[in-house]
Amino acid sequence: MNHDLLLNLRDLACGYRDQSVVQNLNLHLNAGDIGCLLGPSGCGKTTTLRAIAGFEPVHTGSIELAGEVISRPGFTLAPEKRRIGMVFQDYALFPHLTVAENIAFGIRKHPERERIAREMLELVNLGALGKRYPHELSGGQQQRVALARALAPEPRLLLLDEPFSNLDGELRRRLSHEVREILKSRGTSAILVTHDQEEAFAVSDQVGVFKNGRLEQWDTPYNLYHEPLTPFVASFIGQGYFVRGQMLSHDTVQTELGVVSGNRAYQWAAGTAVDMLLRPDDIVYAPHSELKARIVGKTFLGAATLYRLQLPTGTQLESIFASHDDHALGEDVGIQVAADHLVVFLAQGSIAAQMTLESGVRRYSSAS
Ligand SMILES: Nc1ncnc2c1ncn2[C@@H]1O[C@H](COP(=O)(O)OP(=O)(O)OP(=O)(O)O)[C@@H](O)[C@H]1O
Repeated sequence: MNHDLLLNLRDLACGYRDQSVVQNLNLHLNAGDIGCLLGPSGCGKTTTLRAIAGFEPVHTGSIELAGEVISRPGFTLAPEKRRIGMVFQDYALFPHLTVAENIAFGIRKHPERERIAREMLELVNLGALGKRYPHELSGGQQQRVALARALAPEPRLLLLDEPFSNLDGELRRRLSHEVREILKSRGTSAILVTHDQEEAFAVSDQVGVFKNGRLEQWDTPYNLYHEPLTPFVASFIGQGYFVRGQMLSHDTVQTELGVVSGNRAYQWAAGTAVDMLLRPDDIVYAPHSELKARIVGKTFLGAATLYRLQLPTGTQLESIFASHDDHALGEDVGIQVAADHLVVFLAQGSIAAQMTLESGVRRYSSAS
């Protein structure tokens, strides 16, 4: 595996005319890795991608590709000189060219363009369809052609802007896995833009969660889920509920579920009001536990069942039980907390939380 730094965004601000949509953006991608920009609509994902591609100038900071500055204020290396490939949501194939001609378009001066186009067709499993026109293909097939066309010139970096969003359910899932395998098999580095968390996790090694033009966290899918750095990341990624508690010591919290300890230390004093994050897999069925919750919702998932639980105080949580631990709505069941990642934030609305927000102080110190 290649761990060389490929893409480096430093203190980047970019946007349209004088208005910076994205600010203070720092992230880096190693060669061979797939990164993802994830966030709600309008948060600046596409704007960032366009700046990396060279379609928009940067206001402050810089973009480096393989050690070379390709954008800084007053200088934007032309998109065609960056050796960056692009795949768009609407495929953007040339309708009057066949599939093979579309794929060869970016390498039309290459002496071996026909051989490369054939290889690319095989790579995306469309070996037999080279002579067809785009309108004779399904949406999934068109997107594979777009991928093959983008890969043919061997770009240093591939940018994919919501590439699966015109496709539905199962096909979308299948193609996203396939694209990851294709990119990994060629060692192609890529940045994907999506607002779909499942897709981000299926395709990417590193995911950046954006909120209002700012990157809240750039991390592995595992860490985003289990170790979110901000309440926004905690609630944007996966399912989860917050339970109010009080710090007892740096790594222990008193909650209505009892005392919960984790493998992280927080800097706040004992007595500080906090919100503790609990994912459905943090609460487990424990028939002999004294801690009881009432089942108020139930979704059968096949191998497991997702239960919505209500504690005696009215607080609600979710929990995943193995499917054969079957319980009826209204039943009281024993549960226990099985979280080793203690994720807490200053309680929303508390004075301490307000002060932290205003000063932009990092919310915890990591002990593990
Ligand atoms: N050409 C433009 N001129 C001015 N403002 C723009 C332009 N394109 C986008 N914006 C604004 O920039 C902000 C960020 O847009 P951007 O397209 O980067 O968001 P996004 O996160 O990709 O959203 P989506 O998921 O909806 O595509 C939005 O407020 C948008 O209105």
